[in-house]
Amino acid sequence: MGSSNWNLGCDRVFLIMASAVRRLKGLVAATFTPMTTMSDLNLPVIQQYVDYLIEKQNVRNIFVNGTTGEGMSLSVQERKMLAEEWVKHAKNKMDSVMVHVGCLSLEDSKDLAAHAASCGADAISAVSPSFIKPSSQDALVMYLKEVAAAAPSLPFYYYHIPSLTGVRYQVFDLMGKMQKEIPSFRGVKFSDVNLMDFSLCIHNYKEFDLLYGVDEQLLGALACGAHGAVGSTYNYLGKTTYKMMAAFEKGDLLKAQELQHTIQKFMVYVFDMGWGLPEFKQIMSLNSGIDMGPARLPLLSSLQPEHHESVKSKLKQLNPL
Ligand SMILES: CC(=O)N[C@H](C=O)[C@@H](O)[C@H](O)[C@H](O)CO
Ligand SMILES: CC(=O)C(=O)O
Repeated sequence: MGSSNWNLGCDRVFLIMASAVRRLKGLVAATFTPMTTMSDLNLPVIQQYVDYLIEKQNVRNIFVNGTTGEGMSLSVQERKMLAEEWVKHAKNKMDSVMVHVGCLSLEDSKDLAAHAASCGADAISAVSPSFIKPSSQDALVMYLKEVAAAAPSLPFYYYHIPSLTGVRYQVFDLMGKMQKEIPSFRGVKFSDVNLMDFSLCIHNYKEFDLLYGVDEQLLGALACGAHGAVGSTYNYLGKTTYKMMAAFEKGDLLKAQELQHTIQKFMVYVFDMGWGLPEFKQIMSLNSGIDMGPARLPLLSSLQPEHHESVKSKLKQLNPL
């Protein structure tokens, strides 16, 4: 007993020291998973994808196998291959690679967490299971604790996305429990519109990274003190979003608002068309010139060739490459 307590203490000291020098800041692109026309993984384009994010979007952090990456639609084996490939190409080029390891099965999540550590990822993150949902907040934290313990040397981020998981516990109510129970707990990827909950987390848990995940209202989160942001649109609107963040930091609120509204206009166009993830994936192909392929079933895209030019020209206005 004594020795396991000592080990926990040791991990905690190590992590606190590590976090003192390294804090996740700025934009994190939630990567798409490149696929062939047959929906198999297309690993060879990942190197080009990493270079594109750095050179064209100025984005130096990635979140792999998340929602945008269709992580839940991939097999455990595919997720491992992707994690390895992203880490291999991002090492020494990017600041950090966070691998999402959330699954419906705790065993699969632990397996993926241990794998992420062994292949050199910088951090892991997990959503709550969403089909059979946690019985209580404590049960969720117990679950996350086991996932995090499978990769004790990696910072762990809880991924809060109630619109998809249906697990709606306020993060503020979970923070203290995660801090107490999970030695490697480092922060939250917060993909919800509830800015009061977000703000309460920031102000009461200052040592943790609170990364915002609703791209179209990031400015509101910046005003609450967001430390960074993780999202799908930073794949193609990274530069524009950085401009908005710079304006905000300089105190030029009018310019920041204008840039946020410009991004919102694009999102309104996309949402009015009824578009979502499969179309975002095509939008990424159109913008980057790197073929992302189709999304995997059960997703199907409704973006037709006649939309291509209009999407391209809207993006060009927003984020000239
Ligand atoms: C539901 C979903 O995929 N949310 C993403 C992050 O968590 C966001 O990055 C959105 O894709 C983005 O805000 C566009 O709505
Ligand atoms: C958008 C996001 O953060 C994700 O794809 O998981």
